[in-house]
Amino acid sequence: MSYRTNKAQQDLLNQFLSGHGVQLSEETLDKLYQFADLVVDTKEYGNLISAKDSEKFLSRHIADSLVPFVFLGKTLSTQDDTVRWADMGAGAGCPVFPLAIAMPNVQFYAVEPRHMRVNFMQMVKEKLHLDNLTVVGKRFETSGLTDLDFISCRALSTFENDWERAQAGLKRGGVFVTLKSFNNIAHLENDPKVHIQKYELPEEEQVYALVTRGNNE
Ligand SMILES: C[S@@+](CC[C@H](N)C(=O)[O-])C[C@H]1O[C@@H](n2cnc3c(N)ncnc32)[C@H](O)[C@@H]1O
Repeated sequence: MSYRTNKAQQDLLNQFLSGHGVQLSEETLDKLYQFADLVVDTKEYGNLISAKDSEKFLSRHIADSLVPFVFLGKTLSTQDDTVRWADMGAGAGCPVFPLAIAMPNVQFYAVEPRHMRVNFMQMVKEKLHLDNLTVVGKRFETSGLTDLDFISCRALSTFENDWERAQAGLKRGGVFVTLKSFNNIAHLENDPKVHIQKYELPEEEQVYALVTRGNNE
């Protein structure tokens, strides 16, 4: 069933957003539903998602992808089109496509070395007319991206490895943002350099964490 008509999944996503005080326009929601359909239904770029995850793509993957927007969006000047944000290991586009859809004034880079995934994301970018997103078909370390305001990643490596990889690309005062299962970052709870915001996703039992660390060097 298309996510454009899957009311149960739409309701779970919208309840999650409104529970955090966020309301998206119909146009933005429709683009998110179209993105979900493209990930779930497109077969010619290899296996982009498991069958189990494809049934709850809005309530799990789109909701999770929007967490940085939900928690940081208000502090971001979304009117300022000089803000640059790279996502390392973008895969099939989470979280960077939902973020680019929700924050059209921020310039996003989806960084991913695997060709099939790069081609898929390029196709989606064109189909959804996402002029604020550039697909970069490289490893982050060789992407040449520097002086970024934000660098994010989801399901890439450990916090420590992710931070090390990101730090070189951040400008001074830039922020590293990552989405983790809380269990995997519980050891960071007393680290003063790291900020942790716990959250839950609809119909999921785990506790998740948005982890941020500013670059002061
Ligand atoms: C498990 S997938 C996660 C994809 C997506 N972020 C998600 O949450 O669904 C990790 C991705 O990181 C990519 N990757 C691995 N090392 C990388 C690097 N050094 N720079 C950029 N991407 C990398 C892999 O090719 C893979 O597509």
